[in-house]
Amino acid sequence: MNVLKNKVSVSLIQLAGSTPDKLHNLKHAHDLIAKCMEKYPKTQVIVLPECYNSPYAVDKFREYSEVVEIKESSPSVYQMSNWAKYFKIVLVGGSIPELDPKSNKVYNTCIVFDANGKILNKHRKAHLFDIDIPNGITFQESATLSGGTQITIVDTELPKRDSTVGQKEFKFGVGICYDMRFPELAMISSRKGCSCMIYPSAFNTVTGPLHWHLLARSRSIDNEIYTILCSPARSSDKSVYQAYGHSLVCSPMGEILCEAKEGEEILNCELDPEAINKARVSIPINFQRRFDMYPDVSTNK
Ligand SMILES: O=C(O)CCC(=O)C(=O)O
Repeated sequence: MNVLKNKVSVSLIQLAGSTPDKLHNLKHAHDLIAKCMEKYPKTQVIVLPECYNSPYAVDKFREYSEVVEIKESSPSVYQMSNWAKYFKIVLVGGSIPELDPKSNKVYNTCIVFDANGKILNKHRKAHLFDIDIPNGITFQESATLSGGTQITIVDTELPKRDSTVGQKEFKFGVGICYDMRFPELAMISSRKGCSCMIYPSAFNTVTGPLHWHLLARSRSIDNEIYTILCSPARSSDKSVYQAYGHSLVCSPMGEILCEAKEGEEILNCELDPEAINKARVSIPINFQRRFDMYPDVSTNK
């Protein structure tokens, strides 16, 4: 089922790597959103990178964490809500460390706002980035983070821009970075009518060159949907986490439609329902599945 009926103008902001100063990171994100809206005023959806308000380091997540509520005591959440309202955009707010006040657990969470600044949904990174590649990279998010337990689908109205750019519904799935390695999230979301998967991410310079493009293209062609990956820019400070960069949008046929380099950059791309229809008519995998041979993961619970 393709619920995309209109073209959607999406911008990705490949922000410079976050500094230890949270308020500086927020101001920088705001300034780049303002720049993006000046350059691409038809933008309806803006995507930010993973952990854009805090250093990407396991021993920092709790210190930078916020409760998800639109209050000044949660400055990132409060400001994101204001940006969405002020610029009249659907904001896929990258991710920030979230503190759950009931359990005292910390999550890596993407909050999505509508164009009135209201929280539509939030995704807690479900698959934590625990890897150990000898002479490559070791990272253990689970040392300080807990994994989410929900598949996240956002179904929202888009802000109106003009008569040619869509103003109707946009249904998409959200994952965070390592989540993209698990095809089930995208498969389930697309079978539930999502036309796009959006992954705020921060791959590294070891697995990025090997897997980043392949994973985006795989999620797209598995499901004949758009896939969006938004990364921080590479840092010139070698002592901090080196993000891969290369934010991109991949088409339902698996073509990379636009891609950033390594530095700070703003991308804009139009998602077109016709591209989904064409892919699905040309290669009708959605009608050729063999649920007599294997289960349909989208109906499992
Ligand atoms: O899967 C990878 O190779 C990188 C994942 C990652 O950097 C993350 O989940 O933050």
